[in-house]
Amino acid sequence: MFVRRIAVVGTGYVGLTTGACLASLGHRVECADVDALKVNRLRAGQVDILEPGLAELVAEGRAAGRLSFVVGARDAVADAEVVFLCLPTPMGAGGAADLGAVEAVAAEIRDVLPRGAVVVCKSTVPVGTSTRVARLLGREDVAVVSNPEFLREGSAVRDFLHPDRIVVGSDSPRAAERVAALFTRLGAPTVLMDAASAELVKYAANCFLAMKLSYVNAIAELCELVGADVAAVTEGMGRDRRIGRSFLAPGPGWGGSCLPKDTHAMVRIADSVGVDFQLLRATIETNHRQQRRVVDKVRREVGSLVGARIGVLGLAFKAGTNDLRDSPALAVAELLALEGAELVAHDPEVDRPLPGMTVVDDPYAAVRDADAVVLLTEWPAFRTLDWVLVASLMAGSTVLDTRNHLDPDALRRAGLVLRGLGREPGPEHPTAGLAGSAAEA
Ligand SMILES: NC(=O)C1=CN([C@@H]2O[C@H](COP(=O)(O)OP(=O)(O)OC[C@H]3O[C@@H](n4cnc5c(N)ncnc54)[C@H](O)[C@@H]3O)[C@@H](O)[C@H]2O)C=CC1
Ligand SMILES: O=C(O)[C@H]1O[C@H](OP(=O)(O)OP(=O)(O)OC[C@H]2O[C@@H](n3ccc(=O)[nH]c3=O)[C@H](O)[C@@H]2O)[C@H](O)[C@@H](O)[C@@H]1O
Repeated sequence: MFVRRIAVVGTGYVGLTTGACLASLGHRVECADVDALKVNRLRAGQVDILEPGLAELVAEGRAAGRLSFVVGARDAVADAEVVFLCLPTPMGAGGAADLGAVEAVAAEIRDVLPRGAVVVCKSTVPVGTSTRVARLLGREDVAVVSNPEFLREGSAVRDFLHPDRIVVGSDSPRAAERVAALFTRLGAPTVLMDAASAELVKYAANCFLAMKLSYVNAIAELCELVGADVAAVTEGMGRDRRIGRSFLAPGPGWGGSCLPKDTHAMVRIADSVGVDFQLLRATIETNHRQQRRVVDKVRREVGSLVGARIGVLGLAFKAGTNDLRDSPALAVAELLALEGAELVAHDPEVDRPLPGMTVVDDPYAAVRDADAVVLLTEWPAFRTLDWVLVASLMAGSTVLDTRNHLDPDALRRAGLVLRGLGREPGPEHPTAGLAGSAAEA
């Protein structure tokens, strides 16, 4: 394997993981960030994001002299053969991806890139961005390659080192092969394609995942109405290999730093070529509806939300991360607070104050005097709470488990009423009649 000199610009979830993993594959990697505080912490070996194995890989890379950190992109790229752009592309005006950081860095590095360097866009960017970056660089000798990233937060290192596939797209096949060669040691299936296709793969994949989740959340609603159990339905569906078993767990809506912004950006990409992507717009609307459905369920349990005390278990957008960006838990909490509920929340990985709620560092403090408890993030620790103690602390007796995560027997034994998603009819949905008429038909 060729050892390459690599620069990684942006040391967030994707950049730091990319840098540390490429160093672990033997490359020499310099990571740059505009945030001097972050760089100084990384230089001191401090990794602030919750990613299993990442701090260890960073330490190994630094100790081996293969991984270093610098403030600003120019210094990092001056000596690089390959430059990875791992910059934020947040939701901008009207839902389109904001390419400000990508464009700023392209302008910043164009004069200092070594001859023949390859610039790799790992950020999630709309179709045409590689071409746009190439134009901004204005360097005939520098090729631009799209290499979208598919890692998940909470399992970033494992996903990076054991990917289902690596996608490399460029209109310069030689540059694409140079980038693909960096990952040879991973032994992963590698798909080479043109730049536009690679850019679209990323959005197509994330939007498909979002669609799958909205679909299953809609199925969960149907289950409640017809008296079916969503766990049985998804088990039966998921065993069909064409459907697959993953991404079939209903929840309080999907969120996180990417699915929401990427679905909106894809609607805008379609708009820009005159296509109304109705399926995707419905996917997004179904997600908002799911959040409202959770609020409706809580309201139904307590009568009125005005002045109701609600214990909130979980704030992160999923278990295994301390990332709160676009968390459905926060969206639901905000809707509850808007209706006048008094929220006391606990998340094992969140200890900072948040607007509209009191954040406490103990789950039992969150449920104390609660008229109802709502579980929004599927942290394993919530499964093993002392439910007898919870029941004795609560003012009411209902726990709404929006992840179908808790052990029904444990709650029943404690005298609590457990509500879930897609597994028992609500009082306003009498199903006996429906089952009867179906049987008679
Ligand atoms: N978070 C995730 O799980 C995944 C994210 N992506 C995509 O990767 C890209 C990066 O995402 P994250 O790593 O989550 O973002 P992040 O917000 O965690 O990190 C971005 C980093 O870039 C730095 N930065 C911003 N402007 C800069 C500049 N001008 N020069 C140098 N550094 C600068 C920021 O200080 C920050 O440290 C986005 O396009 C995202 O959609 C793709 C796959 C997974
Ligand atoms: O582009 C990105 O940033 C990444 O976005 C997602 O990864 P991530 O945001 O880490 O989160 P997921 O694990 O996909 O979960 C997204 C949301 O869906 C929810 N979800 C997931 C799975 C499921 O069965 N049910 C469910 O409600 C989660 O709770 C969470 O709110 C994709 O899974 C990654 O492949 C992609 O690289």
